[in-house]
This record gives sequence, C-alpha cells and structure tokens, in this order.
Amino acid sequence: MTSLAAARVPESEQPLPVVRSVDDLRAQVSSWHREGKTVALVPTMGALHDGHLALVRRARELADRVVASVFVNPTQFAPHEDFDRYPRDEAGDSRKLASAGCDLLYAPTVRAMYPEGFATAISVGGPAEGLCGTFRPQMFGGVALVVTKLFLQAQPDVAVFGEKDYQQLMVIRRFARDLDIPVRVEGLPTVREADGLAMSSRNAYLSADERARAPELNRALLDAAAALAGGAEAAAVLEAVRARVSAAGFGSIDYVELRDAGTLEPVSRAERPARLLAAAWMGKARLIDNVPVIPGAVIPG
Ligand SMILES: Nc1ncnc2c1ncn2[C@@H]1O[C@H](COP(=O)(O)OP(=O)(O)OP(=O)(O)O)[C@@H](O)[C@H]1O
Ligand SMILES: CC(C)(CO)[C@@H](O)C(=O)[O-]
Ligand code: BAL
Repeated sequence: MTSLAAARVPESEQPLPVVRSVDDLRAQVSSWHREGKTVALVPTMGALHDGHLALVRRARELADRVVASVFVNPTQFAPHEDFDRYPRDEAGDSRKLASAGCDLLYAPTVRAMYPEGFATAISVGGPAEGLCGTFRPQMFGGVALVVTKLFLQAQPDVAVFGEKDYQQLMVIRRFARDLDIPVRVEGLPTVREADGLAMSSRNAYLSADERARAPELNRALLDAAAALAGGAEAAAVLEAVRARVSAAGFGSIDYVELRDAGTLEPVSRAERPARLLAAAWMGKARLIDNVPVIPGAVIPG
C-alpha cells in the first residue's frame, strides 16, 4: 500500500489552476483582494521562454499572488500576419509558469474576449506613432484594447511587461495613465540568449543558419549605442547599423531609430537618455530589439 506521504505530488509539480472566463478570474482575484493580498498580472501570448519567466519571477517579488494570461490576441495582427501559425503550447506554458511561481493561468478563448457583436476600439497616439506603429499599423490599437480588457478583468495592483517590446511598454504606460486605470506598470530589461539575441517566441521561425546570424542585430545596436552615448550625431551611426545588419543577412529593415527614452519622440543626438530601436526581417521572422543610450555611459539593455 502506498503511504500518503509517498503519493503526495511535490508542490512544484502541482498542475497550475487555469480559468477561462472573466467571472472565474474575478472570483479568484476578488477572494485574494478580500484576504488583503496584492495581485500582479503578467500578460503574454504564450509559447513561453525564459524572458517571460523572468517577468513572472519579478511579479512574484512585487505582489503576493501572480496571474499570467496566455492569449494570442487576434486584434493586434493584420490579416497577412502570423496569427494562425503563432506557436501555441498551453500544456508546456502551464508547467513553466508553475515552476516560476505563478498562481493562476488565465487563458480565455477568442470568443470570451471578443463576444459576438464586439464593437469597441481604442486608438493611442504619442508613443504609438512611428516605429512598429508604422509597419504594423493595427498593432497598438489591438494591444491597447486587449491590455485594457485584461486590466479591467483581472484588476491587478501591478502588471509586468518586457523592455524587449519597449515601444509597447511606453504605449501601455501612456494609455493606463490616460484612461485612469489604477495599475502600476513595471518594465523588465530584455532577457537575452548567451550570444545577445533577445529571447522571443518568434525566434522559433529561424532556421539554424538564420539563428546564427541573428545576434548581429544586437551587436550592431550596442556598438552604435556606445558611439551615440559619446555624443555622435545619429544619422551616420544609424546608417552604419543598417549596413551592418544588411551584411549579416537580414532581408528588409523596417527601421533603425534613435528616440527619447521617455516620450519616444525622434532625436538626432542623445543629449538626454535615449533608446536605440530596430526591427528587421531575418527569413520569416520579424525581429525587434532596442538598447538604452545614456549620454556618457552605455548600459547593455
Ligand atoms: N526576451 C525578453 N525579455 C523580457 N521580456 C520579454 C522578452 N520577450 C518577451 N517579453 C515580454 O513578455 C511579454 C509577452 O510577450 P510575447 O508573449 O509577445 O512574447 P515574445 O517572445 O515577445 O513574442 P513575439 O515573438 O511575439 O514578440 C511582453 O511584455 C514582452 O515584452
Ligand atoms: C501585451 C500582449 C500580451 C498583448 O496581447 C502582447 O502584445 C505581448 O505578448 O507582448
Ligand atoms: N510581442 C509583442 C506583440 C506582437 O508582436 O504582436
């Protein structure tokens, strides 16, 4: 006969509770709030990697309970983009989230998030203009819509996002402030592979050869950031990044730009803290990356 102790599943291997409806999510979060616990939300589109898990671990430090959402949000994809082939692995995501200390997975269906007759849109200006806003014009409206819904559904005290999507982080801070949503928005520095490539679910689209070439984007940005931090004028430095990234085998380059780190307005020189941001295609993968430019110093981002 198996003893109870031997049969007990270790806590780290317990399946993560999952909710799929707004009502079930609210019931759990409200009960935590009634107990006086604070709640952190980590929104994701799944296919989780160590970058996402770093967000969960940070959320654990910031709040008593952590909810992660996994939802591939159709409203931020244009019809020609990769919504259908975006990697999905809920079982694997659930195991990884549990091991990182997440308390609850929220994985709504598309129909639960966007019921029949859904007719509302959100438009963000300011930091949403230019950069990815130009090349993926539907993206930030879709992000603002789904993240606003997630904030209203989960009512978190704090939400954690990655600086890998730096423009997205600035857009979320903007609309949360503009719409008086009572949530603290925390950013976490980009988690990278050993060779500098920013971790991203879309790295799965890279062939072995493309994967070997891809880190050149980050190397070119870091070298450029050093020159810009030393006071160089942006135009020539950005052109050198484009040339280097093309030579590494990137196909089309969507943008390489220097922006103010706070407002994301274009700047021609880093006189205040700035951000160097780029998006470029390696095969079927659109890779984005960004690094800080601190006048007089360089901090790898
Ligand atoms: N390498 C990373 N370091 C830190 N945060 C990250 C990293 N990759 C993603 N994140 C953050 O995880 C959250 C969810 O992002 P998402 O699920 O889109 O992952 P992703 O890997 O960025 O996928 P994609 O390939 O679609 O861009 C976002 O806040 C995003 O900024
Ligand atoms: C914030 C987000 C989860 C909204 O769908 C998505 O844009 C992402 O994964 O970065
Ligand atoms: N990772 C940010 C969301 C997107 O690329 O659609």
